[in-house]
Amino acid sequence: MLATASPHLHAAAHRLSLAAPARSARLPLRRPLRYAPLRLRASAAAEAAPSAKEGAEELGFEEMAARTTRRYYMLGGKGGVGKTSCAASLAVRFANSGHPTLVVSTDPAHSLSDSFAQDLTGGALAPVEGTDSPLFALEINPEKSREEFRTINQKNGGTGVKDFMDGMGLGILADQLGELKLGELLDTPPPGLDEAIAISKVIQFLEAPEYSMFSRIVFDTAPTGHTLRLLSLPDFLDASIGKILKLRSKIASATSAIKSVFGQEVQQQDAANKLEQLRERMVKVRELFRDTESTEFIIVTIPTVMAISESARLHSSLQKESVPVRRLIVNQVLPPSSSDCKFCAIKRKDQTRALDMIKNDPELMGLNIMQAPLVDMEIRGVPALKFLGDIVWK
Ligand SMILES: Nc1ncnc2c1ncn2[C@@H]1O[C@H](COP(=O)(O)OP(=O)(O)OP(=O)(O)O)[C@@H](O)[C@H]1O
Repeated sequence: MLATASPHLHAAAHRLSLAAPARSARLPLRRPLRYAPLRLRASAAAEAAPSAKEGAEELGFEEMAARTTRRYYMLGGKGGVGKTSCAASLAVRFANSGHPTLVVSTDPAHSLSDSFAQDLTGGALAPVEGTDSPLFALEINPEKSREEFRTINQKNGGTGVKDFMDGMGLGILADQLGELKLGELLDTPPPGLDEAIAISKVIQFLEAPEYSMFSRIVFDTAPTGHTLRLLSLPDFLDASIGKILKLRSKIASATSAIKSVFGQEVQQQDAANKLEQLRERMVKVRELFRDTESTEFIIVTIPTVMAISESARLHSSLQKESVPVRRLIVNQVLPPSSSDCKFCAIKRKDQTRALDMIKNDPELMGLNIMQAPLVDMEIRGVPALKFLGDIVWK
């Protein structure tokens, strides 16, 4: 149906699907040719779907690529709106404009491998083939990342900090600890914790010398709910861990005799160190999210009332948390057509109404709005992501 609505894009999509990575695997020598037709397609689609707002130049891609110092871009929004496609296309765009780039998925349901049509799983840096400058991907394994938490928990007796304290005959203090809810946190991590630990893991990685080459880091984050919880989580953990560490030092002298009997001293110190380490990283996560110099959160949405309402709420929460947001991507906008079928005509009307809603929404109207067209194909592989990236990131 969309094929009739967008002959340019359909033709482009057809050629694009022919240029899928599977073919390049068979004919590696032909790989450079993949880029030539894509340039034509990108410009055809760019004509078909002009971007939204005046003044877009000052917040265009040039500004995003300008400085050589490291910058972080976090893409987030409602589930299924195209966060991964937009994040991956931005990463490809950066890598093709000379920035060694790292794209990280902190969404527990990873789709970077699907998006790049390459196996990037395994929780380690994986090179993405087909870009001019180096592009690496990292899918953080939430299970592995949570190991650290589990270890702390197990070292404290396997059933949580509170039980451990109970076991040490420190009932009153155990009650105080119960109030801190840290034991509960360790036993059943709340949603958003995986994301927090994943990002803190990335921060830990980024401090390592082998990561210093990356000048652009793009995060493909989990859907809105997780992101919002993530924002408040560092504060919560910082406070909770801070309190537990203070409490621990208070009881240290009182328990030294018991500890030496049960041989728990070393283990407890270990756990305390890990908690302290985690707390420090959480503080860094919080700082990173709020650093206007180096970080920007980009909201991705689609032109539907539900997605826009959620984007407005997300923007409001991000603002409350002082997270810098300047851009909104409206993905999957129907490209112009002179011959809409009935379905497309209704859909277009709906989308126009939704786009008007953005223009009049007090939360969203101040953002630089960028439109990405709905293409009649699945966006998979570097050539397809380059195609999308050249349209969106102008
Ligand atoms: N502009 C577009 N035109 C056509 N298809 C698109 C477009 N953007 C995204 N898609 C398709 O929509 C699907 C979902 O996209 P994507 O995985 O990027 O969304 P997501 O927001 O990351 O999803 P999740 O919340 O599940 O992580 C994919 O099949 C992708 O190819």
